[in-house]
Amino acid sequence: MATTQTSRIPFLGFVESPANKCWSLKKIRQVGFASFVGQRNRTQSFCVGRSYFSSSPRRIHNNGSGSGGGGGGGFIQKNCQDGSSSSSSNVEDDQNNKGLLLGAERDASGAVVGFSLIPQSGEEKAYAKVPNGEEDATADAETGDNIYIEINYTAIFVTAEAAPYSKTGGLGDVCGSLPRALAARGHRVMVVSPRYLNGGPSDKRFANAVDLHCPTKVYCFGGVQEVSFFHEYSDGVDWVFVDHPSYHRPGTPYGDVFGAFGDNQFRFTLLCHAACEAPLVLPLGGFTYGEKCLFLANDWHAGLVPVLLAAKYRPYGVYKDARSIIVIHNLAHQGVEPAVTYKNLGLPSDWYGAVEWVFPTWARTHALDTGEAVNVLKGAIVTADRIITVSQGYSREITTPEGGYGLHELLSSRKTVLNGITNGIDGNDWDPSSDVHIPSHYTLNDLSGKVLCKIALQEELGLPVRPDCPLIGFIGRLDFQKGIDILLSATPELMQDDVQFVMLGSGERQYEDWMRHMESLYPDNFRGWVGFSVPVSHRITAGSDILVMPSRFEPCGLNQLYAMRYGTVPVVHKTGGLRDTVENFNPYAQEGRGEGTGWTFSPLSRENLLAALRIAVGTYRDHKSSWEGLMKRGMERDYSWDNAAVQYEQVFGWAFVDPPYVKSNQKEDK
Ligand SMILES: Nc1ncnc2c1ncn2[C@@H]1O[C@H](COP(=O)(O)OP(=O)(O)O[C@H]2O[C@H](CO)[C@@H](O)[C@H](O)[C@H]2O)[C@@H](O)[C@H]1O
Repeated sequence: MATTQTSRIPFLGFVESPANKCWSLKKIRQVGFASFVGQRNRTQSFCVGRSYFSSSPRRIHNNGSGSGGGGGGGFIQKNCQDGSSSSSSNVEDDQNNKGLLLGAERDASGAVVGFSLIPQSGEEKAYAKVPNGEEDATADAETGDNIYIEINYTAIFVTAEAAPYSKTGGLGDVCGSLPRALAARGHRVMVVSPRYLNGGPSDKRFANAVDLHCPTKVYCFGGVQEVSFFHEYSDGVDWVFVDHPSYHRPGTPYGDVFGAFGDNQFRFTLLCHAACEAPLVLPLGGFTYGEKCLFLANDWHAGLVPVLLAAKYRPYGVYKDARSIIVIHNLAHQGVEPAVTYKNLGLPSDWYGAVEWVFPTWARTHALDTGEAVNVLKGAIVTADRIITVSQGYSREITTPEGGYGLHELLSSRKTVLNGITNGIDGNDWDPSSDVHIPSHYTLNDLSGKVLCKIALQEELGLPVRPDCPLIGFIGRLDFQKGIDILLSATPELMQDDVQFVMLGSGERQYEDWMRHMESLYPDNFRGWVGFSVPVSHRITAGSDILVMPSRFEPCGLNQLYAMRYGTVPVVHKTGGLRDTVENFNPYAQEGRGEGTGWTFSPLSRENLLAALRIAVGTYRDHKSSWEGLMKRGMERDYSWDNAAVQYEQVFGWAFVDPPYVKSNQKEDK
């Protein structure tokens, strides 16, 4: 709903009075960052990307819903001369603009120090003053209500995958959902990722993305490379797809049946260069995102972005006010290539040190191996303004030799800018009361549909239909990280019990073959679904009683969150995000009513996994009310993205408080 138009005026803040849920405008005086630092504790966020201290009016337009606003926001749309927007727009309502005038505010010397919106008639009460930098500004002088200052960011996600356009795992989920959650909170958000075409049905996911006819040249790999950009605006987000022939081939985003693509360094270097250009050259909604933005580089594929900002743009005055955050979803993959490939990255020659990496002697492959390499993720950790990992537990683990994959010392040295924020889950996609992929729906108050999902799953997979038999599920990549070797060693013994075990996964060939072998050995108890299928993953999540996750390490883990939402009880190795999100069952707590949402075990071993699963199975069989309590407590947990988005906003604010990364010799030069 369009309600209020504002002009493009810096230093305006929009303030919500939560008590009466009535939006009102309050004046924020012109201040430097320092004043806002003082407000950190009492504001939802306090920094902006696109125009410092200009507040996007989108929140106001939508009366808090944040659902509108095409790439560029309402006021941008209105000022667009060429009307070239492909975004939906907030149509301005002139009627609602009449009440506001702009008033300059001057200090004793007469210098303008701020602006305020002045009501034209009789509404002074709605525009109470917010004195800057004073702690008591949290309370409205008139009503005593708390004041929240809404300041919006211009955020650019750079990622190798974003659901629903591309997804091979959790990275796709997060980069599909978090941008939407931030856009819904009023931020201007762009996601830049490749336009993968593999000749299969998944190509149609890009069908609505239109060519922006903005061919752009970037320099890397010894020459000029040309990319083009496709764009779709949906759910408040500008989805920008980088197009290049190297993204058009059969397979997944990273490889095919023969393994990882040999030119991945090229493909993702290109992505990073293109992503750095996108905010400068793409007129989304009529206006570019501009230089004062915040880049969120996800994992190593996007890790060159902070390095490029620091090495290629900032020294020349571009992106001087931008900030970057490296979001680590998985430290095990760092984009390491031989040192001679440095020249491919399109970085100035004197920046080698940023990505320089020397393997320890024990990790070298032969006597003449000097261990020299380039490490893109390391470069990102060095040059990014902030670092986020996807859970607090993991943010601690990566600073230890056990969890740091060789980067623990570097990460420890950057602890002051390192934060862990637990992922959320998409409550629309993953909701047992409305999930389009499952045969019956159910809720916290009526669980009857869950057993129907279980029966349907047993039928679908050709297992004996036995609603009373405990059904254990596993969903995930079949690799070392997921503890698949431990699962493999425990399965024959688990099959001696009266349980059913269903696995969905793809990955290493040996594990896929093993799943087929297990199926032939235990036809009544085991089913392995080799491949990647989102609908099947939903049906296993809904139809299982227990979800097992013996991950060796798990930065956050999404499947345990989905499982809890679906009343499926997780049994997990106590590590990283699994430790943070699954609360161990205690039947004696709460005067015998119990507490906890699943079982955690540690250390990771076949014996401990089996013991935890047996306790879970025993509880399922013999303690029905305890089981129902476990299911319900899991379903009640709030892992919505909105929670996580608020924490991201906080870190965005901190990113802008500090000056951006500048290489030390440049500091000295000045
Ligand atoms: N065969 C299959 N068919 C269908 N769907 C499948 C599938 N295999 C996996 N999935 C889906 O892919 C996602 C996997 O997410 P995870 O968070 O568990 O792991 P992943 O290791 O990919 O992500 C990394 O990034 C995420 C996001 O930050 C972190 O949570 C995680 O710890 C980190 O390892 C889930 O949505 C799951 O349902």
